[in-house]
Amino acid sequence: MDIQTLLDQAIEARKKAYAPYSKFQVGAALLTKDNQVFLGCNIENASYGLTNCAERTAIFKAVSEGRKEIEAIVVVGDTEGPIAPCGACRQVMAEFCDKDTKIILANLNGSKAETTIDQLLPGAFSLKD
Ligand SMILES: O=c1ccn([C@H]2C[C@H](O)[C@@H](CO)O2)c(=O)[nH]1
Ligand SMILES: [Zn+2]
Repeated sequence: MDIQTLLDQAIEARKKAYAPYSKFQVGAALLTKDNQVFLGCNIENASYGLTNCAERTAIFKAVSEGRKEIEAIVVVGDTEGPIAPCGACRQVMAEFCDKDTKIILANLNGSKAETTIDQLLPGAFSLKD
């Protein structure tokens, strides 16, 4: 599974976004270490703070199916440059991404940046150490 295939799937998943308030659609595609793909979109709520971002949707879907090991996750939105995940998503990624997990941030115009959780959230909160 290459990154472009995952990006294409994230772009498709983005179309399912439920974003009547912000009108800002985001898609995500997650590849587990055992080669399963889970897709996500943002899901908003009239009580705005209850919104779930696309990347968290994909992560929660994977974890709830017993797949906690993430090989790669792609996030895409209609941003100027590569999309920047919010702080809540960075903290959730920190829970399930290891230092080698590929995090690919993209937009609809071909901008792409590959990063890691250590770069996105240095000094992430953890109970483990
Ligand atoms: O990385 C991001 C950034 C934002 N959003 C969503 C949350 C909200 O529905 C909308 C506007 O912030 O975009 C995501 O899903 N992922
Ligand atoms: Zn978020």
